[in-house]
Amino acid sequence: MRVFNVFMQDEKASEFILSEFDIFSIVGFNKPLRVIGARAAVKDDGILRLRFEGVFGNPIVSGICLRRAPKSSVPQPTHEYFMCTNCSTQIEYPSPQKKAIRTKSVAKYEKDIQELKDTLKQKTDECYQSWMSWSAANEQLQKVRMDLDNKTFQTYSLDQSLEEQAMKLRDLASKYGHDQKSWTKAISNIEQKVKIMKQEHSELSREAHECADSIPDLNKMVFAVRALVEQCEDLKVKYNDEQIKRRKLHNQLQETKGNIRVFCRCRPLSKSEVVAGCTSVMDFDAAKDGDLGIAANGSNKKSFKFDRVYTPKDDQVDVFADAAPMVVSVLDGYNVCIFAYGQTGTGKTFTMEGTEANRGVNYRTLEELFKTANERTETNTYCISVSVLEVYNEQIRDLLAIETSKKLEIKQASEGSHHIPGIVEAKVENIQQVWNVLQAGSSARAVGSNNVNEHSSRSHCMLCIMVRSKNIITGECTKSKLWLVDLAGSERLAKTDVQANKSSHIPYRNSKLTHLLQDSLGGDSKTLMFVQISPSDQDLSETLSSLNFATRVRGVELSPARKQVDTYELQKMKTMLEKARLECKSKEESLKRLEENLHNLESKAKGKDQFYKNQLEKLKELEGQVELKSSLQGQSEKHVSHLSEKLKGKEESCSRLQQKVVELENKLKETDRNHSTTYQIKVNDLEKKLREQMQQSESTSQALEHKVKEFERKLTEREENAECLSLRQTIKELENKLREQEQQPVREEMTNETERRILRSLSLANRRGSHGSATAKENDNLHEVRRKRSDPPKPAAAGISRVTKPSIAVQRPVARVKTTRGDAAVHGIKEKDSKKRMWTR
Ligand SMILES: Nc1ncnc2c1ncn2[C@@H]1O[C@H](COP(=O)(O)OP(=O)(O)OP(=O)(O)O)[C@@H](O)[C@H]1O
Repeated sequence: MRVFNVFMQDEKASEFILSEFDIFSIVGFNKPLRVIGARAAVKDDGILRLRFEGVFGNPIVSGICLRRAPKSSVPQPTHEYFMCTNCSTQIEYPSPQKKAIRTKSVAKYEKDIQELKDTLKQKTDECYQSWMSWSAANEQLQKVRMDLDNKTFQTYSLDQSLEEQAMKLRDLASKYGHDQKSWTKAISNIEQKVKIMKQEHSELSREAHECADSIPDLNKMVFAVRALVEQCEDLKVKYNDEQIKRRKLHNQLQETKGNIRVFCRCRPLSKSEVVAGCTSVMDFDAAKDGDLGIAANGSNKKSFKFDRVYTPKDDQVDVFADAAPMVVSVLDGYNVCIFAYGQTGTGKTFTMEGTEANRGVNYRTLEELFKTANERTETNTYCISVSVLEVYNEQIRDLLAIETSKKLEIKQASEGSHHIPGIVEAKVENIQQVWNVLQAGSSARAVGSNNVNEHSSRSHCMLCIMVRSKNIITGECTKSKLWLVDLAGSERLAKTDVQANKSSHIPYRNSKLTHLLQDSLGGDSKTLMFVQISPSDQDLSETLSSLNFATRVRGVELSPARKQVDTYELQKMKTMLEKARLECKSKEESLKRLEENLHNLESKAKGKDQFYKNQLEKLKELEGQVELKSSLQGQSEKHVSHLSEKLKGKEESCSRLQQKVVELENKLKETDRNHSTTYQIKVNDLEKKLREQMQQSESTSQALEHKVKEFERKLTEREENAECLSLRQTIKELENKLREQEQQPVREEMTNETERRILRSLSLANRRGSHGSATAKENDNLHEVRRKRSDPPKPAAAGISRVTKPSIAVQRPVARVKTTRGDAAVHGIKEKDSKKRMWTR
């Protein structure tokens, strides 16, 4: 219940008439309702109470308008009145005659009104029916539209899937194209490789055939090689024999040259001698022939004959070149002794040991031994060991021993050879070891002497090289010695001899030196003496002494008789020897050539064999590769054919799919076209029907309106009668009575129904008659209703346009289309509800 305060200044409430008020069915909807029956009463407490009838729902009263009641110019009734006890209103009490007339006319009016109402109700129902049918048609249309949208959506999704399929198909096609290309490329590569391999195979086959053809040649070669090997073996035997012969000849040659040979070597003038103004007394004009001249005191020139004379210009290489053949004899099993004799400072140590830059006889001898031994490795094996010792004052010192103070003695063996028990024999296998041993001996010699020069001058330094040889072919074994001796200074020897003579004389045959060299001096042994001399005039006497001694030594060994006897024979022998040497040399050369040939042939045969083997292996490998490649090619060809078949199948399915898609599209277009045309026709029909119905209803409502206007006009005419005024008075009274009777049971209300109707009619008539504005408003409302009837809602306008253009709908996103459609539908339903309500009202 809503309460409104109504203030009326200086006016009585009873003088005001409730003319109109607005009631709204739903708050905010702003659509006023027409209230047909309403009763208002102001009680003693001043509250205006309204009662509504014929209103549905929960109406809300938003405002009340009160108007002053128009003052009536109607003459006061002369009838009888009675005063209302409640509201002090005078109510006419009509006469029974009048009353009957009034009742009759009211009944007539009521009847007319009822008829009109019925007609209106009928029309309303018709309108409602038509509205309902329109709604059903609209619903159907909506449904059709939904179907269409669904179809469109399906088409769209079909389009999408079709596009996807087409894309997949395109991808597949491109992939297959790419694969096909790569496979084609790979196949062409393989074909190329196979081609090359086939070429190689044919080449190899050809080579193999050539090899196979050359096998007889190879066999021939093998036979030839075998023959050569046999020949070589034969030659080896011959070579061995020749070696023996050569050794014998060499020995004979050495012997013819003399087993003791004396080489004279003169050192250059030293700086000190040059400074001192010493002059050379040597004459080397015939030095090449072994003749040496000495100009003594510028008068008598003395001459000496030696096997070789070396001038100061001759170097170590020249000196050793003549000694080398004798050295080689050691390897043939002969004992050899090389020693240097001469005055102190004449170069004995220089000749034997030499310096690091100018290696002497010792080092070069061992170098030559190793060189020759290495040359003979095929026929002989050699074991070389070295001992270094010193003899000083008849005492033997082992220069390689750690304990140098140990006293060593010479012992004679059973076969007559002499040896020193306990002496160190260092085994040497290469020249570096030899050098190390020589250095060790040299440094040991210097140790333990206060004056090195003095000590070296007085002592004999002896290097003993022991050679054990074995002939591999004959099995012959030999053991030989080579002594390399650097004797003490000759003047010291003399002095020592003098001193020794003075004290205790040791005869030559009993001296340690003689004992040690006994094996190598005389017999089959070969001896080489270097007589070292000084060119200085100051050393002339010592030089002459040394030369005389050397001449004696040379003379002792080469007795003139033998020499003489041997002169013719010697010449003969020399010629023979030269011949033999030449033969030997040529044989050696041919042997070497043969050996080289054999070696070459062997290596060639080996190489050929290896090559043939390699070729065969390569051929096998290539054949395997060719087989593998051909199987691979077959596989790849199969794969390619399989892939091409697959591709063909895919292409066919793709074309089928594309055809299907085209068919579907056509069908869809056809269906769309049919649907749209049928829907359009339906919609047009419906619209046409609706328009007809609307026109009908409009015409009916116009007729009704016309009738209503007629009635209104009649009512207005009637209201203007005086009866109406009296009736109004009566209504007031009746209202009062009604108010009183409201408290009573319903049964009473039913009895007063006629009265109430009259009151209502009167009230309406009152309003129409007295207030033109109210009638105008009612007319407005009617006009509004008519306008609405003539302009029915067209919610499907957008939808219809979309139906006619399905392609546009397809272009739009589906969700959006749906939403728009949903909004339209909701709006349509709401509008439809409101219409329904409106029509219901
Ligand atoms: N043929 C030569 N050419 C150049 N210099 C030489 C020659 N012979 C000897 N000499 C030099 O003469 C000097 C003396 O030589 P070396 O010591 O060998 O004499 P030596 O006879 O061994 O003396 P000693 O009996 O005292 O040992 C050395 O400096 C050496 O270099």
